[in-house]
Amino acid sequence: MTYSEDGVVKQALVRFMDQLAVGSPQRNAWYWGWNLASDPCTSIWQGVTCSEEGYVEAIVLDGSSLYGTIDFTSLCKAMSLQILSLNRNSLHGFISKDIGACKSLTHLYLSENNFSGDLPSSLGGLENLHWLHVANNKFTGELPNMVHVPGLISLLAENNKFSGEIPDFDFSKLMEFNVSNNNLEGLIPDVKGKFQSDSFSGNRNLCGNPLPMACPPTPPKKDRESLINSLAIYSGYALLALIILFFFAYKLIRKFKAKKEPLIVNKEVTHEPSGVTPTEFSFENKSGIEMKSEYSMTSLESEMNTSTLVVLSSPGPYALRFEDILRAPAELVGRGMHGSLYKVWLDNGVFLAVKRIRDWGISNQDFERRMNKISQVKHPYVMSPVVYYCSRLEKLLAYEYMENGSLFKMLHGSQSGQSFDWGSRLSIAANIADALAYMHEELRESGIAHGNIKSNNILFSKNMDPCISEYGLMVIETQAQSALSRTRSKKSNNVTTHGAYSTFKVDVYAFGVILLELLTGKVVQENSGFDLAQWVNSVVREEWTVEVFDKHLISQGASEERMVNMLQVAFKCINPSPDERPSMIEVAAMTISLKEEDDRSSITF
Ligand SMILES: Nc1ncnc2c1ncn2[C@@H]1O[C@H](COP(=O)(O)OP(=O)(O)OP(=O)(O)O)[C@@H](O)[C@H]1O
Repeated sequence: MTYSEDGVVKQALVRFMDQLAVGSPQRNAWYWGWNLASDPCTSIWQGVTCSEEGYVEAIVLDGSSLYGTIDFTSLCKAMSLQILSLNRNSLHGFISKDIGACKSLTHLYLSENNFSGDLPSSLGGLENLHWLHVANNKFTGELPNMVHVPGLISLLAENNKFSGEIPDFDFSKLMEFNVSNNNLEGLIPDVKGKFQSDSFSGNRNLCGNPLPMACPPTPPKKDRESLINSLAIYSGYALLALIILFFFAYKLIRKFKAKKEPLIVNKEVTHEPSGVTPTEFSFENKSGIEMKSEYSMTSLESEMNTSTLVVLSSPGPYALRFEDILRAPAELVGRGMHGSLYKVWLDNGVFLAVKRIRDWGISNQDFERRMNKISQVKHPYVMSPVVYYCSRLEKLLAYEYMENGSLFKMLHGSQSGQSFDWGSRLSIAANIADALAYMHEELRESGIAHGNIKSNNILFSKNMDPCISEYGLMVIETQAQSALSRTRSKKSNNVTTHGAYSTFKVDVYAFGVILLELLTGKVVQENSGFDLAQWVNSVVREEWTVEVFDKHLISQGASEERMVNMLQVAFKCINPSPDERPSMIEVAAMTISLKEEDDRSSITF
């Protein structure tokens, strides 16, 4: 990652953190790792998350015993900041109008603090804001007018001292709304039947639906007043008629003037299949590069309901609820061939990886059957789904989010496998082979193989143990297509034999390709036409040379003999004929024995 925030932003952020920490037990930014000598994205600035491009995207310091104030002038210098979460602290002071400069903000969480004063009207100019949580503070004045914030889906402002009438929010979009226990008054606007009385209770002078208290009838107007009003109304009509007349005249003149003008389309609106509200925003960063982010799974909830979300196990010591996923901020991590992957951030700090699968031609019953079966088979190196959801239109699956990235990144990322020695590669191969063999045996009867084994689907846990992700996410037809697109080998007849048997053999082939990646350090490029298996085959056939091996392994002095032994296992796996390939149990036995041999030899020397 290259860091691209400049020194001015860094200084501003340190200033912001100093203000936040004033009066706190941990008094200054330095304590939190925020200092000018380090970097917010590559060093550990507590609570800071950056985009891949190196811009500060989120600051999350919930429940951190902070007693100071928020310096929005400094904070908003970080132009890419999308999430500010400071819930459950003891922060005080006003929210300055300078917050209006934090244009990228999508989440503003300030609940359970001691903030006071009015919310500035500049909040209403934060066009990207989705979540505004200011509950349990001492805010006064009117609620902000958010008519120009089209994506607002959650406003929590309960337990404050807000007064005046409730402004006209777009209740058709809001999914969470609570202004209870304030000093609000007047008629509750039409909430489209979406919110109950508990969202409004505790305001003595509020009336109308959904509260049981009806509003008093409007008193009859005095004659004079009504005359003035009628005059105003009629002159209004006259003015309107004039405007319409001018408008048509203008249109007519333009029509004659401009004979033919090209149609310029500058905004493309796409419609996702499942009533997806377009929560995807793109914006330009300082260098003019378009950045995309999708925060929240709101696109899915219109169809979701508690009964269709199945929680298989909870990530952490608490019970996962549907609402947790629904409300959680989410970021689009990538779009694979078979769907999109979102990083979803739960309230308790747990991150989930939620996979949204497109075009999976299996019935809901089959999907549920598969997921339940897979989740019953546990192996320490295979990731179990924690939750799944399926409807007619889409299927979702959540796993624990693995911060340490994938084997693909490890081998081909910025470090390019430099620090990835032979011992670690062999150990990964042995562990993955063992895990895959175990899963094959346990799920053989159900006919569920992995179907899409590749280095992107081998992820590293906190302890850097390799874990297989997305087990069983593809059914036979798609598995066959995947193998075809991956190998592009015309000789490989993986896909001609259908049925569970060939599916398991597709995994063996794919595991062989992973062995080749570990040995060569070369990328398997799905769309480039480069076939790693074919390339290795041809080099070895012609010269039987060390040319195929990763130069990092050679320079680290890895034994050529052992690398060749592993290459032979790989060749067995990628045999063009599925029948000739060993079973995963056999592959695991071979790989583990190579590993044990290697361990023994390193003890001897
Ligand atoms: N649980 C997870 N934790 C962290 N990163 C993950 C997790 N699951 C997948 N990823 C990473 O997210 C990225 C996108 O994953 P995704 O599964 O959508 O695409 P893919 O594996 O490239 O393609 P496919 O659609 O064929 O599975 C990949 O780089 C993958 O390594």
